[in-house]
Amino acid sequence: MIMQQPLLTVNQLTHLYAPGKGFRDVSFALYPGEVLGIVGESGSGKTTLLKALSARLAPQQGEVIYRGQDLYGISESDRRRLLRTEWGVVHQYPMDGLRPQVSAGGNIGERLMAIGERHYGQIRSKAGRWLQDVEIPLSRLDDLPGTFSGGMQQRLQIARNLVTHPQLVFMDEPTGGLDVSVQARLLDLVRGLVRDLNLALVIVTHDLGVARLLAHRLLVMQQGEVVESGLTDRVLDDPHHPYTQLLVSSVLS
Ligand SMILES: Nc1ncnc2c1ncn2[C@@H]1O[C@H](COP(=O)(O)OP(=O)(O)OP(=O)(O)O)[C@@H](O)[C@H]1O
Repeated sequence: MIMQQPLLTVNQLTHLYAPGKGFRDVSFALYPGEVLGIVGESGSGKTTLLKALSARLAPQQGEVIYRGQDLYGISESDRRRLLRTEWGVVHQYPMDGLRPQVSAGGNIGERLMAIGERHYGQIRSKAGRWLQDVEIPLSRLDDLPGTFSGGMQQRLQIARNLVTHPQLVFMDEPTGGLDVSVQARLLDLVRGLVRDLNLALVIVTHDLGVARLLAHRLLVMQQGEVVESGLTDRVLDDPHHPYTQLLVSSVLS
């Protein structure tokens, strides 16, 4: 049997703005195709941790190893290249991850150009296919993202990130600002893409329903510390830590 190597190995990672603000001593391994959910209430450090994992915030201590390389040991330009090519980052507010002055097709096509595609016709037709894959009509290919609804913008941001078939995607509350019915469709879409593209995904959410639907494993954070981790069903159905028990019971009540 061939043992798979982890895609990402995180060792004792710490970044604290002040005591209890940020995160400390986080360790885990993420394997190809695996979805890790980071849950916890507002202010528990989820977004700060996601930034450090995704090459956007140098940690004060510890290391993030991606395919054998120390993420913060490589050059800034190599980290930026990773973010444009092998990785994707989906922000909570879609316009944070889109270029407002560039058409929908251009937003998707730009990522293809970052991995070396040069043929305009092929880039345009691939962008069009992705637009339709995320349920945006092809007729909107030349429109600016600012003319889209919040749900469409989020789907466009996902298309922009996934068109290059990244190995690893980070999502921060991707359904946060959306209506419940729009959320459900978006979650279905993400679940399908994760499965079809065999994506490894780290997703931050305060919504345990989202975590249940998408994540194989969970980290539960409280005031910057991981207080519990394990398989999603085990953590949510049989929470061991009092804080997890409180989170789960507050959803049920
Ligand atoms: N740049 C910063 N400088 C100082 N403190 C910060 C900074 N960014 C975040 N914090 C603080 O660190 C703590 C953790 O913030 P973080 O955004 O990571 O939490 P979160 O779990 O993602 O919360 P939310 O769900 O509300 O986004 C908070 O107390 C926040 O006020």
